[in-house]
Formats: sequence, structure tokens, C-alpha cells
Amino acid sequence: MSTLLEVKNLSFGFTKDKLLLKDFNISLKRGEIKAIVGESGAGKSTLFELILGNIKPLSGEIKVSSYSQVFQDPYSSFHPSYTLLNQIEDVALTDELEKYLLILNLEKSLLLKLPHELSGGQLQRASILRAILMKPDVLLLDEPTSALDNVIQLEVMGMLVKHLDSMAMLLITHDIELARWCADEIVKI
Ligand SMILES: Nc1ncnc2c1ncn2[C@@H]1O[C@H](COP(=O)(O)OP(=O)(O)OP(=O)(O)O)[C@@H](O)[C@H]1O
Repeated sequence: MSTLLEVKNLSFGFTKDKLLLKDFNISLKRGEIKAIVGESGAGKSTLFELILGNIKPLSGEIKVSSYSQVFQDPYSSFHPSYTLLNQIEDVALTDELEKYLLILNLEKSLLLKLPHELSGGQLQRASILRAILMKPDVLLLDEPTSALDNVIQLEVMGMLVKHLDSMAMLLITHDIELARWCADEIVKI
């Protein structure tokens, strides 16, 4: 099985006297899902920033194939002045788009709206839609279902688990039950 994400001996801190990550290791193979859990402020989102290359590690190595990400705040994923369709059509094939709209329980007409015209939960699902249509090797999910109620949350994660065995997923969540339910391994930071 090919390794799509490899993080080796990663250390990082915003200040030298307090390391958030110390010799941290994680790897993901195709089809694997790992959940990152930990207290607020432990460094979960910082790990994603490091993987994305937005900040540089103090030491260690990060290798990642193509990726797309779903943020905690879906409003930050979309440009406020363009319709959702404008922002996803370049990555979408029609029949695939229809399939995922159905699975994510999103009305097609919503795509003609501006981001602020959708509810937080609808926009969160639209942001998952856009991320998976990019067909990344690695999907980075930072609390991707926090704006959804429990039932829809499980439905959405279930859909991801069932349909996305061609990619690997790294999921940040506060919800230990959700992590146990969908992840192959739970990694505490
Ligand atoms: N740009 C920054 N400069 C300095 N400190 C930062 C910066 N970004 C985050 N931090 C600090 O680093 C720590 C880890 O933040 P991070 O957002 O990674 O935590 P988290 O585990 O994702 O938390 P939460 O579960 O609340 O989202 C926090 O103490 C935070 O205040």
C-alpha cells in the first residue's frame, strides 16, 4: 500500500521554551483514516498548518501527496462574492457532482447562492463537496462536521468513509465517539 502522508520526528513550537509537537510521527496509507484528538490549544490545527507548509517545523520531515482541506469555519473556505457553483465547477464533472449532492443531502439550487446565503451546516457540507471533488490523495478535515447535528454528522462521515477509499483522511475532532466510530487509529496530541 502506498504511503500518502509521512510525518517523521516533527518538532515545533511558537516559542522555543514550549514545544507543541515533540518528535511527532504519523503516516497515512491509501484508504486509511486517522483521527487527531487533544485538548483545546494542544496543537491540532498547528499540525495541519505544518502539513500544508504554511509554517516551518523546527525539525523533522513532512512528505505529503496532493491534498485538500476542510476548515472548521466553512465561511473561510469560500470567497464571499462568488456563487458556490463558480467556486466548485472548475473541479467538478456533472454526474459526479450530482452524486455527491445527493449523498450530502444538498439541493442543487443552493449552489447558485452566495456563501452567506447558506446555513453554517449547508456551507460545511458544500465545503466537503468541494474538497472531495478535487480528488486529493489526502483529505485534511479540521472539525469538518462541527456545525452539523449528530445524525447528519454521522451520515456525512459515513459517506466519506464509504466512498473515499481511494484517499486517506486525517480528521481533527473533539468528538471522541465520532473518532472511535470512523477512524482506524486515534492519535492524541
Ligand atoms: N500564529 C500563532 N502564533 C503564536 N501562537 C499561536 C499561533 N497559532 C496558534 N498559537 C498557539 O498555539 C497553541 C496551539 O494552537 P492550535 O490552534 O494548534 O490548537 P488546537 O489543538 O487546534 O486547539 P482547538 O482544539 O481549540 O482548535 C495555542 O496555545 C495557540 O494559542
